[in-house]
Amino acid sequence: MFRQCKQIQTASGQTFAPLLSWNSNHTDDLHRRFLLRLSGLSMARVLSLFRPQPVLALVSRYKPASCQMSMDSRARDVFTAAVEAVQPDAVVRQSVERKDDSVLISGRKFTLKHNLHLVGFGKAVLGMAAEVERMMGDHLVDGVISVPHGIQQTLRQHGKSHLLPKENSKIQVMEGAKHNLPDEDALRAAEQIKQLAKGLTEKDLLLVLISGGGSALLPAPLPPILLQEKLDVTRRLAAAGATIQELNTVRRALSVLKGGGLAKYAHPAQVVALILSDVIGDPLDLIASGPTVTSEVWPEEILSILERYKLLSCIPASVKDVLQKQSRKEKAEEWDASGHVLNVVIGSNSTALERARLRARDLGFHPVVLSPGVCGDVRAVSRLYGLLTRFACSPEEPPAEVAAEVLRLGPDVGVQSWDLCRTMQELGERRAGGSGTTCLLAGGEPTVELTGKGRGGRNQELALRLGLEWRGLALPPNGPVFLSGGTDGQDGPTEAAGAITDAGLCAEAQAQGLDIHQFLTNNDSYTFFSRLSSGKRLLVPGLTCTNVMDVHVLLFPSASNINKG
Ligand SMILES: Nc1ncnc2c1ncn2[C@@H]1O[C@H](COP(=O)(O)OP(=O)(O)OP(=O)(O)O)[C@@H](O)[C@H]1O
Ligand SMILES: O=C(O)[C@H](O)CO
Repeated sequence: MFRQCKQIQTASGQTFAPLLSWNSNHTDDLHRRFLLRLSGLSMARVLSLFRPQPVLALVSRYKPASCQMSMDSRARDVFTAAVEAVQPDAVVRQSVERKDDSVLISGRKFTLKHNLHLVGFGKAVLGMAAEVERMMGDHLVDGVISVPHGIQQTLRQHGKSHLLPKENSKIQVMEGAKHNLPDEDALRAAEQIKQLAKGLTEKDLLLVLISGGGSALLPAPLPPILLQEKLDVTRRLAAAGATIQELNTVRRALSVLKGGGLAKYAHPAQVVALILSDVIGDPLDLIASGPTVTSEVWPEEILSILERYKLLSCIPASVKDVLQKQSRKEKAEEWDASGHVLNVVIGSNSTALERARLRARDLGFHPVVLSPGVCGDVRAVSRLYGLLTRFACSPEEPPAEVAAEVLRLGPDVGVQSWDLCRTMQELGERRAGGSGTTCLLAGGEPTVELTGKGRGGRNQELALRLGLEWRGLALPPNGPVFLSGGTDGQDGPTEAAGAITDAGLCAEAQAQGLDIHQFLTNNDSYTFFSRLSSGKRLLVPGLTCTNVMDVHVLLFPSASNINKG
């Protein structure tokens, strides 16, 4: 706990300057592990404070300076830790181990003999690729990656050049898919990737780097479908509200490289895919539409998805043609991928939540992780968080109907009853026991029903809606606080990643003449938070170069404060 503290505070409120060092190897003696410079105290006093006391007594007597940070800053700090855990270079380092002339990945050893090739597609693969090249040295023969338009310049501008491949890199970086939509540039990159895979032999090892946004960056429509036709189908589906599962099921069926196509081209080479997941539940066949995961196409399933969104009548003849051929089982013969392909998820929303949990604990909170799979409409999610707040912050135990409503909401927000019961119980016990501050963590990707033309994103809208939920509750003045942020640093088409809210939001908005309901009706949450108190509640970390969906941080004040009213 002490390691991250910039200051410590005595029980009487005195604050001391930073800890100078921590050497975790010296576990035998507390006095040797903490070298303190305590302003205003003599060394004799320092020693008298530390020598006679067991560790636990010290920890309870000296509150970390984090307790002095505002709830708002601590929520931001927890979010930053979550994002750091899934930085592209970090996730590669944690999952790939280079040992002399071999590489260990997920317990399997692959021999390196200047036989390593690399391809990648997605918003985070630039940093992943740069790290792979650093680790593998000349064993890397060549590489092609397909990354978002403008990303290299943006990284330079944001001082993140360490995520760029070195000069004279063997990796060819191809930018495309402007506005996250497949285009001719991405098509060319997909063709290069296909050619690289096609030229491999059984002696080769192909590393495939995959992250969110990969579907748009690897378009290769099955002939005779044209890129524009495929784009139209996926665009219409997305606009009609299709889920990522439905969208990518359709994309897989219409693509040469998706649904295991890439792995098939690379056969007989050994394929190892390193995947940074941006889909709830980390389904390998759906992340970036699963180019290394063989999946069967059921034309009936595709047609039923198109029918569900009333798109059957407007699909192009080429798409019908491809689906018909597949139903006549004319697609290329099946092949056995087992043994040739290893798919490894190297980072996900759970990775981010785990780091957030540790950081929250270091900041003095008792962390409770609800789920990494929160989804559904932001209205339902804000209602859920509003109800859970009652378990943590009401002076009295909430009535049974509150728990019943939480459980009813479960299926709408993708959270299991078990997780909801566990969370309600833990929050309730801490409140009843007068325990310290609590940090409830969750992740996932809720959705927003767009009815207006304003600027906003699901995270900002969620924060705004929870602010409204809290308005009617009798909450203690020093909390709770809620942060919702997209780990990619961008919430919808806005400069912010998300926003922070507390129980004072509505009063503050009213005092500044901002009508929350009007902003919500117009899906204008970004404009709202930008205008409110000069944007102080916005979360603007800038480009993060990663993406594992969203992180929600809900901080509850100490239960002893609540009980005292
Ligand atoms: N004005 C708005 N208010 C609220 N939500 C919006 C608004 N405009 C767009 N959105 C939502 O933002 C989402 C798209 O945002 P974003 O670009 O952050 O997507 P994403 O799912 O994180 O994409 P990716 O995973 O590819 O990075 C859509 O779900 C859309 O409904
Ligand atoms: O690229 C995609 O398909 C989405 O980001 C989900 O992985």
